[in-house]
Amino acid sequence: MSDVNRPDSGGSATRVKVCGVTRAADREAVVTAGADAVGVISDVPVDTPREVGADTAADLLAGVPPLVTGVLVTMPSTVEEAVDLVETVDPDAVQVHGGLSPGELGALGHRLSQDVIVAVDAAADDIADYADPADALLVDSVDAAGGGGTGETHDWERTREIVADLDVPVVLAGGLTPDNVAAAVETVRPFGVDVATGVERVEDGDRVGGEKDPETVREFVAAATRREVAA
Ligand SMILES: O=C(O)c1ccccc1NCC(=O)[C@H](O)[C@H](O)COP(=O)(O)O
Repeated sequence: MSDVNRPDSGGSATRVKVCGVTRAADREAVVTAGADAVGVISDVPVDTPREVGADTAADLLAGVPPLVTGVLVTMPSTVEEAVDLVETVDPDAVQVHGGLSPGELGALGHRLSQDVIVAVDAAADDIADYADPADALLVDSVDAAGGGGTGETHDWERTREIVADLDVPVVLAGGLTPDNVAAAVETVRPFGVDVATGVERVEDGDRVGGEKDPETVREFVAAATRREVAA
C-alpha cells in the first residue's frame, strides 16, 4: 500500500490544482488562494471554453510564480506533437489526456525534463497500467472523446480502492466543488485534487465557461486543505 496517497496519515495537506485558467487575472486569483498548481489547456481536439492557443498558454504559465507548478494540459495524438507543444509552452509539468498508450507515455517521459501527469478514466479497468509511465495519475470523469472538464463526479469508493494500491501520486478530479471536495478527500485520500468547472463564475444562474470566480476558488482551496478562508 502506498503512503503518498494518504495525506491524513502523514499530516501533509492535500495539494490543489486549479485547471482551465484562460486569463492572467484568474491565474493571480488561483495563486492568491493558495493553490499548488495552475493548469492551462492548449491543443485539445474537443470544444471547450477553457482552451487557449499555445502562445497564450506560454504567457500564462510564464507568470506562475516560483513554488507554484504551472501545468500544460493537452491531448496529443503523438509523442512528437506533445514534445513540440511542450517546447513552445515551457511548462513546469505536462498533463496528458486522450489516447496515448502506456508505451507512448513512457517514451514521452524520456523526451521531457518535465513531470508527466497522466489523466485516466475513473471508470476504466486498466488504470494501473498507466502508473508506471506516469509521475502522477489524474483520475478523472472523462467525456466520450477522452477530455475532462465534465463537471461530473464518479464512484469515489472505487477510486479509493484503486488509489490505495498505487505508489504513484494520484490527483482526484471530476465534478469537485467547494461543497463536496472535503468529502472527496476524506473518501479517496488522494495526493491532490483538481478542479475546473466547479470554480467558474456564475452569471444569472449560468456558469461562464473559462472564467474563474476568485471567491469560489478561495473556498475550494480552503475546503480541500481544511484551511480557514481569510476574511
Ligand atoms: O476542462 C476541459 O475543458 C478539458 C478539456 C480537455 C481535456 C482536459 C480538460 N480539463 C482537464 C482538467 O484537469 C480538469 O480540471 C478536470 O478534467 C476536472 O474538470 P471538472 O470536472 O470540470 O472539475
